[in-house]
Amino acid sequence: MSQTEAPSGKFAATDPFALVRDWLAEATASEINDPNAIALATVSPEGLPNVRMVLLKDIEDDAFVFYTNYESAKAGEILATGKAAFVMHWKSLRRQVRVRGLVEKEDGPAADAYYASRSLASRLGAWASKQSRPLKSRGALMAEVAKVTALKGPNPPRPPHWGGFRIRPVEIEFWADGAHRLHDRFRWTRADPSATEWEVARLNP
Ligand SMILES: Cc1cc2nc3c(=O)[nH]c(=O)nc-3n(C[C@H](O)[C@H](O)[C@H](O)COP(=O)(O)O)c2cc1C
Ligand code: PXP
Repeated sequence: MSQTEAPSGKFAATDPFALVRDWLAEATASEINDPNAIALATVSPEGLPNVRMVLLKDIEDDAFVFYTNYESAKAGEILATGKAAFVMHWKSLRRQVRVRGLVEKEDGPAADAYYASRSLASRLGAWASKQSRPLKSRGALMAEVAKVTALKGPNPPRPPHWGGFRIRPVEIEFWADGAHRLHDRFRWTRADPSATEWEVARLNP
């Protein structure tokens, strides 16, 4: 049981995923681009953190999904540790959402459907790019694109090295800017990603 007051106003919710969806919808109306951009943090097996932007493509009832190359640096770190965190920051709203959790692959029908929804050029690009590995030249990449275009045709299947990751959170924090740096913060936590009960606490700014 939390020792702090319950969230109200823009923080009011019974379900943190619904609240992320609501805040993202507001940001979609006010951000200049990529309101679904997240800074995704991973950690190497030696404990060295790493962070980069990706696009959040789905907010499910109980998880967050993004898509990438399974042979990339981020994928290597996720597959080694099973963990990730991300932050979304919307300058137009002066708000952020922070998420920490356990990660699993989404390489089934949802990944196939998402891949199929992308432009043909992006689908072929996913075949051509050996993401995160050294590239001899831009020309070599374009030659690879031409090669896979000829090879895969107009309806390429999803590459086995490309798909989704599903982040199943144990912690979601909502933050909104306050006057004089006296921000509002509410942190939702649960014991593990299969727990349905969340504890919510107001935090000091
Ligand atoms: C706004 C933005 C969105 C991006 N979205 C993705 C994405 O959804 N998936 C992806 O693989 N890379 C995305 N990238 C590229 C990544 O930031 C990164 O360069 C790439 O995934 C390689 O990261 P890694 O070497 O740490 O694996 C995005 C970059 C930016 C700036
Ligand atoms: C390399 C890469 N893969 C995937 C994505 C996800 O976005 P989309 O599926 O819309 O191309 C991005 C977005 O920048 C990207 O840069």
